[in-house]
Amino acid sequence: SEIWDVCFGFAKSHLSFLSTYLNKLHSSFYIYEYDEGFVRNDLYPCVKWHLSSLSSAHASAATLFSASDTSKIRFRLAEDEALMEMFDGVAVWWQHHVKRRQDEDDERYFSLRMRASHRQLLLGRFLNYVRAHGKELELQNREKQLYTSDFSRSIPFHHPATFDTLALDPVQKQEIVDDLREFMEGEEFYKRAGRTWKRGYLLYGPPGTGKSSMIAAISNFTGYDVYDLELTAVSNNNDLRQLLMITTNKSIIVIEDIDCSLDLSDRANKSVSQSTNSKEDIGKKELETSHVTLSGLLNFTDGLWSCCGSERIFIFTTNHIGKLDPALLRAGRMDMHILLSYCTFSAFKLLAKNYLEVLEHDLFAEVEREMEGANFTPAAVSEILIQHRKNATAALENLLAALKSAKFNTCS
Ligand SMILES: Nc1ncnc2c1ncn2[C@@H]1O[C@H](COP(=O)(O)OP(=O)(O)OP(=O)(O)O)[C@@H](O)[C@H]1O
Repeated sequence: SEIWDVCFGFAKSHLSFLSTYLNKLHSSFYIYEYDEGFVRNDLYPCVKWHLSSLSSAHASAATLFSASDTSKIRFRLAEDEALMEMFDGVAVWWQHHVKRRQDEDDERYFSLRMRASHRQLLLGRFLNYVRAHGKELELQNREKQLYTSDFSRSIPFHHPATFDTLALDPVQKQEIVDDLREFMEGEEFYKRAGRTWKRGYLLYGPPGTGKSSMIAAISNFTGYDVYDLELTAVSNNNDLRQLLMITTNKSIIVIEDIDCSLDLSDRANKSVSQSTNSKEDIGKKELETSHVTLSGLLNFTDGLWSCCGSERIFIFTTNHIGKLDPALLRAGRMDMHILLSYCTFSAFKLLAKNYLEVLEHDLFAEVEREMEGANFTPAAVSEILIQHRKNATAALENLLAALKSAKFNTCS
């Protein structure tokens, strides 16, 4: 048995020497989903998409899934599964790792292994290729997501509103579309000007004028995910910063009804009336448990931390612009203030086209006259049109009656 032990020890030391030697011949790289455990790594989704295109052909184990809204079946490299890829005649090996952790989300990463002698030749060029390829696939395939409150969960976002369905003044609509396009194509500009690649929109106007629909239209236009931030559920400025860090690039961060969500003046606001249940009062009541301050919010959008990602759009909405602190309205804070107001005749024509498939009608001239000064929201107009969508004349007659009665009530 002594001889056996000697032989075994000898083989073991040689095997370990061999494995160290082989390891030295190879270089390994790791691409974690989160860097340092909390900053999202942009390369990770690129690799995931890139590998999904290879998994279908080369992986011996892949997971398959199909989202409810699409007929496409997609592939993912299965856990612990490896595959080899050839790039410029040189082999590289990928592997997908998942580490289970107690009471925490799983840790996911990819390893990339190649011969050490190919490292210089491959690394920059290959990873640039993987990134570009992954991004392209992601844009073609990914669904926009809607993240709610603490951003830890998301659902596919399929809101049907687009700039074609939004009833807005055509000039105003064009301005917004041009601004978004310029922003999306502005990477070079923002770099040259030394500015963070982000844009802020303040949507204001009465309820039912299309603020939420506009957010959906912006998401559909840009293809960005939407993070719907419920400020009253965030306990302090520090948590707000943490949330900012988990948002992805190419995202829209929305705070609706900002005037109801926090004490915008940074002054203690404890005198909350208990007698009514209006949206504002509910917001103020919840505020008592939140320690997010106006300066915390401004830091979130403008401060040093706001540059930890890029290509992000901040959207705040309010029904009462007059209640906002001037610090929020100052030039450079929200880049564009967009007023969404009562229905105009041109906005009505778009609704008539979309709801009734009518471009012209004998009653249009009267609708135009009655709409003037009636303070009717697009939501109220669309409600009537949808009720009578099978009969355009009935829809317009009902609309006219409602407009006249609204005017009468305003005058009396
Ligand atoms: N400008 C608009 N163009 C087309 N549809 C509109 C427009 N405004 C409102 N609507 C219709 O009215 C409904 C309600 O509108 P929306 O929720 O976007 O308004 P809002 O301004 O966000 O209201 P609130 O301030 O109460 O949240 C929408 O689902 C949409 O069908």
